[in-house]
Amino acid sequence: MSVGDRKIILVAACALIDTDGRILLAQRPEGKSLAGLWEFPGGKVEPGETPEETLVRELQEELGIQTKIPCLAPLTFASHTYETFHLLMPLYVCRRYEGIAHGREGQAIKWVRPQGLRDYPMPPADEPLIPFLQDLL
Ligand SMILES: Nc1nc2c([nH]c(=O)n2[C@H]2C[C@H](O)[C@@H](COP(=O)(O)OP(=O)(O)OP(=O)(O)O)O2)c(=O)[nH]1
Repeated sequence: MSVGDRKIILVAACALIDTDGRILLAQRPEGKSLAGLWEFPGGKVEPGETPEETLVRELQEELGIQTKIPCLAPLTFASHTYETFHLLMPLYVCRRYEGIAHGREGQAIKWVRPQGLRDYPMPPADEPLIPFLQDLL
């Protein structure tokens, strides 16, 4: 799929919520695009995967967290044109998971209160998502 000469990239993202109502943000590592910015865990939906399957896989790979598809609730989505692609990114909320999140790929992670989200610079696609989380939590 493409818009103009840009491809549409499908990325699944998840707001992991802890029992205090805080949201997990992960910092994009040096060397990647958008390095240093704070994002929701997730990643590109690979061929043959549903977005929910992508998230179950990515939460395990990136954070060592186990969850199940029924524990992923759709909240909203981002639709943002970057220079080289158009990002379509469903955002799920997950409150039921097992394990203690840690940055398994060397990335910093932070549990952030909804009102504190703006203190963490995020990719431009993510900024419109913040009010949805603040309203929910
Ligand atoms: N996981 C995640 N990705 C996001 C968010 N916001 C946002 O613009 N993105 C973008 C960054 C990447 O271009 C893409 C996710 O790709 P990825 O995390 O699976 O792979 P990657 O870092 O290797 O991507 P890239 O360097 O090839 O761009 O979506 C977000 O909140 N979470």
